[in-house]
Amino acid sequence: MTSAAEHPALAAIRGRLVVSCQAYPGEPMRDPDTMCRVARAVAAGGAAGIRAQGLEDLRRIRAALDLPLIGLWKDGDGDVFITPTLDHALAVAATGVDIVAVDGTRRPRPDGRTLAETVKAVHDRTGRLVMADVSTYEEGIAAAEAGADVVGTTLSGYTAYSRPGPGPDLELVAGLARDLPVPVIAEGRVHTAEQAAAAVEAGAYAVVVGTAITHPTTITRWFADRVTRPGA
Ligand SMILES: CC(=O)N[C@H](C=O)[C@@H](O)[C@H](O)[C@H](O)COP(=O)(O)O
Repeated sequence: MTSAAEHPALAAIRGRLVVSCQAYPGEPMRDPDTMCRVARAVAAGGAAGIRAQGLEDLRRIRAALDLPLIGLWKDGDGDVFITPTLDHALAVAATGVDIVAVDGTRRPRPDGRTLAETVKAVHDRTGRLVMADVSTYEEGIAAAEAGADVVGTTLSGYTAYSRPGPGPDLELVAGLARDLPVPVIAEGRVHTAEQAAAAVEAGAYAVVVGTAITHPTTITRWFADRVTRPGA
């Protein structure tokens, strides 16, 4: 593990739960004050860190909570939408987050920069850590080589070439945790406490859970689909 593992924001989430607090465009909870309240609510339940999206959400959450904050900015309708450019990353860093999450795949970025150039510029200009959201083992290896401080399995199942599955990609978590010199965060489709525990068992440095804790529309649909009788 590199020295980044000793960074206080990383040390504070080691072996613990980070909760992603996000609402999507057009949804009733897409509102910075609401997301800030959700973040405070999950903090009260024991979240060791928060992951959130959007500059105003990040500013509000930063002001309200002293927990490690992973920030991103989803923008654009291209393939690369998680903090897609360096300018996005710098804006996220300026909100006061501890860790800037960026697309960590090898797909072309809208500003033409490589991941390595992006990571270096964030480090040099802001001193923040960078989390690379990847979808495959090869991308995880490349992201660590590009200088990412943390690698997340966030995009597994969300690129055209990665394996979609109903649950978390624990095989990817285990492979990257075994081979990377940087912390690996299990993120994506962790829907139960058992799966979260299994991710830690697989070697995850920390586990990020979003939908299953903070997205009531999806959670409701899970229940409604099981309860509603055919033809009802
Ligand atoms: C693919 C993508 O855009 N993932 C996003 C990344 O920030 C979020 O929409 C997810 O909610 C987050 O990764 C947590 O995952 P889950 O909600 O499955 O626990």
